[in-house]
Amino acid sequence: MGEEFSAAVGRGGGVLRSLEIGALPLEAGGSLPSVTMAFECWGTLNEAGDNAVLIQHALTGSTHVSRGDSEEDGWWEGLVGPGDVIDTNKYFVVCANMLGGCYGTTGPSSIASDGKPYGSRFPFVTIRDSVHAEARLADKLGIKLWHAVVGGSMGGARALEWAASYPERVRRCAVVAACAASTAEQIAFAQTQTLAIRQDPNFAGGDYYDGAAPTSGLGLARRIAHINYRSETEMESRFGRQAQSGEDTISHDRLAALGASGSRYQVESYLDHQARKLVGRFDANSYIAITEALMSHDVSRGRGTLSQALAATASVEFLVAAVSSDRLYFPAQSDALAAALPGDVAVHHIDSAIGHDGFLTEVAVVGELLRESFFTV
Ligand SMILES: CC(=O)SCCNC(=O)CCNC(=O)[C@H](O)C(C)(C)COP(=O)(O)OP(=O)(O)OC[C@H]1O[C@@H](n2cnc3c(N)ncnc32)[C@H](O)[C@@H]1OP(=O)(O)O
Ligand SMILES: N[C@@H](CCO)C(=O)O
Repeated sequence: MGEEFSAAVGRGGGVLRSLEIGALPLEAGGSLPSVTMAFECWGTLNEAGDNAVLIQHALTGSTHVSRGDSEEDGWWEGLVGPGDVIDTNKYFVVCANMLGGCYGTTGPSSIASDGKPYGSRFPFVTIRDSVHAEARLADKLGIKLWHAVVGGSMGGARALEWAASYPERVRRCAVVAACAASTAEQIAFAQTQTLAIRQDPNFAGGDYYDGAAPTSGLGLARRIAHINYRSETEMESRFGRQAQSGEDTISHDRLAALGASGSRYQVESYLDHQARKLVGRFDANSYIAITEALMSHDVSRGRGTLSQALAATASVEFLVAAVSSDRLYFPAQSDALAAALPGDVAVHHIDSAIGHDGFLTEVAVVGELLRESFFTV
């Protein structure tokens, strides 16, 4: 454990902490002069500094994987804790907020050296930049070798990038519902979201912190994203053509025939709810920064072919898993990743009708896969 941080060990975790990692050179050029990394941790680091597990959050996720000593459930509640799959009696678990985020790590809403938020001045950052920042955080914490780096969706991209950038520091790597490089379709869906925000009149080129935030753009971005996070089958069986209860005075079919409006379909109400929730907890500039980082995800960039890029990970044990109904990160993309990895890597299927979000909703299945592969007693 790095001296600077020894006071924080041995607690139940679930509490936001931060460390300064100094200036960070960026892949696209330039640098961030001073970076704060926000994180949560659970359990205690051993003397050798090799019992640590890094959990990487998805696009709008936070550091709060597990409740720990806090009151609030985490997004993978039940996976991390004393006696759980990732047993905090044994492992020191860390989850860091992505570079560019809005949950404590330096991002566009952070205050720059002139005392004002970065806003439009926040530079373009990549998945690889975030991983380098996380490596600095690991140095500060005294972590020499991760027992495992685990992530889903954008967290899976960050986990894979860790294995490729620092293979000597990653013993095991789980890449769930993610692929080797963002595809044309993923980039296309992402562009519609960033444009929705940029075209909000309140966006003000990104310098909106003194005025109204671009909430309608962010809400629209979330609606577009959320459709991709769920499957057609799930939406149809859950909502069908039902009108939102209490809002319909006349059947929707008749309203449609009349070209009338005034009440919402259930699925509209559902998307409105998801949009409102995100708007209440996320910064629009961070949404753009992280989305664009994910658009840039390509583990082979500057490293030759995909197989050549992944050859460096020969010493890393991989777990690759896909959600059966995922229409954003298709299972075939996990197959392609596994095929390019050194050795014989099988793809595990998380059987779920939900779609991409299955990696968040099927916690028990994800936990079982992790237990079998990386956390057998
Ligand atoms: C690590 C990370 O990736 S992010 C951290 C956690 N992720 C998030 O918070 C992202 C946003 N949420 C999600 O992605 C998903 O909701 C998940 C994956 C977390 C959970 O999925 P599910 O359990 O299937 O929840 P679901 O999509 O059904 O949403 C339920 C919500 O919709 C609401 N809802 C359902 N039907 C309707 C409707 N017709 N009208 C309005 N609201 C509705 C529910 O009341 C519930 O609201 P609440 O979340 O405020 O309690
Ligand atoms: N629901 C997840 C999906 C992205 O993988 C999120 O908001 O981050």
